[in-house]
Amino acid sequence: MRLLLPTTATLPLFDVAASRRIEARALTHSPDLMARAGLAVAKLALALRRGDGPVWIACGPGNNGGDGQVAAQRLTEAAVPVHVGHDAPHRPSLVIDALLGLGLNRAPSTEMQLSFAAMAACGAPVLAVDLPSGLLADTGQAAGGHAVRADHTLALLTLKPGLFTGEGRAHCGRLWFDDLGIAPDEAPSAELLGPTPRPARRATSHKGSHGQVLVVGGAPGMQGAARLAARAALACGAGRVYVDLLDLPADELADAGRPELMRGTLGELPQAVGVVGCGAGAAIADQLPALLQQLPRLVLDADALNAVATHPRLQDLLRARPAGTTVLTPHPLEAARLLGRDTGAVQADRLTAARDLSAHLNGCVVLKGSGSVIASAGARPAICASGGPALATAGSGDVLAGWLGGLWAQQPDADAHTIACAGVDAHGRAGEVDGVLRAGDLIERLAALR
Ligand SMILES: NC(=O)C1=CN([C@@H]2O[C@H](COP(=O)(O)OP(=O)(O)OC[C@H]3O[C@@H](n4cnc5c(N)ncnc54)[C@H](O)[C@@H]3O)[C@@H](O)[C@H]2O)[C@@H](O)CC1
Repeated sequence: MRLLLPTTATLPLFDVAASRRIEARALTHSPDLMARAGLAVAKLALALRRGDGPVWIACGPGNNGGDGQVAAQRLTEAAVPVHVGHDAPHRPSLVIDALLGLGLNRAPSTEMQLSFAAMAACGAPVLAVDLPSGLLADTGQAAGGHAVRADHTLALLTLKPGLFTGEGRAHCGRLWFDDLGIAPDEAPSAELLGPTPRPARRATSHKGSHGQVLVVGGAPGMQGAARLAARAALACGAGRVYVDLLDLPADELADAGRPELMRGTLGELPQAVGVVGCGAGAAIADQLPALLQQLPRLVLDADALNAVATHPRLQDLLRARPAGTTVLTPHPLEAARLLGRDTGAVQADRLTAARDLSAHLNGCVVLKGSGSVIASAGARPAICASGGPALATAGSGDVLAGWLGGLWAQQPDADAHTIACAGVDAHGRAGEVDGVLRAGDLIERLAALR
């Protein structure tokens, strides 16, 4: 058993169907899985318990409840008082939520919701077995809007996507994992991103070795967005970073606070990585046809995505680009516009939405939000577990787009999916601070990552 986050390596994720298959095969040679699971729960409970009160174990009708029953036996053997039932005992030292796990198939009943409320109100830390009850393992959504908010979750046998995306992070608390001694024997459904080292810099390299980025955006009043993207690309290590602001007098500096940044245009920089759309407004629609047809690698963000959503011709041009050459970084509302769905439908199943959008537009899609999803045709989808609410701040998306451009400039042979996975995870890690992070400070934190 181990604490899972932050991850030190990329880890396999298995959806409900895959977890069931793995479990069924494992049971043929290891019939004592529930005994192992219950023991792991009891061990963690001993470590998490606060005070001498009883451990309240709420057990449901299935094997999740079975895990809870085994944990109750083990704790009793260890002379720990336990209370098994759906109502809270007096002053519990810990709650073990073993009501519903992988078998959740409908919204929790009113009776179950009362147990959820009692867990929240009793004052003891809550340890969820496998999944917080009510959380859908494949999507990270609370069934019917009701799920336990745990302080700790011990995932068993496999890691499920819903622990990490959608509402998962908000419901799981600190995540622990015990594989019960079983090595998964099939390909993962998705993967959880681990850290990727920054591109190496040869001792003999010069700025021409590290590529060019062209940031196109920054309509009047929104030039800060394009400048943040450009600063991020520069901090990432791109050799030369140019900005083409949509409405800036010819003699004005690209960015008075960053003299390293230069003005440039598509005509002058046909091999640059394009970072397009940050603060661009509707005017970017006129520039996009040439950018889509000419730049070999493109990161499309914000208003570029909105333009694509409203102009079918831009969608056709996007689809015509070679595979692996475009990253799209929509937040859920932008993804919803691109898919012609509402935001709720996107959030209800973020993995599927990202995959659908990737297939629809022939690009690598980074669906932003808690547990960003990265999806590309022919690649296993990835979920980013790094990051947190400090990133919910103006400009953090511009910084991500610029950072992706900076990474790609330095790794011209990498495909869009590889760049997106590396950049999204780094962005998340840099954003793991208490409170709020200003986008400018986020760039400094990214630059300091190894
Ligand atoms: N079978 C095994 O060997 C192992 C099972 N494990 C545990 O078993 C769990 C999966 O067990 P199950 O497949 O029995 O599934 P669950 O224990 O999650 O529950 C399934 C039962 O709950 C009912 N149910 C579903 N949604 C409900 C709702 N909203 N309100 C009320 N009842 C609802 C179902 O009708 C079914 O009776 C895992 O999450 C894990 O905790 C682990 O111990 C690993 C090993």
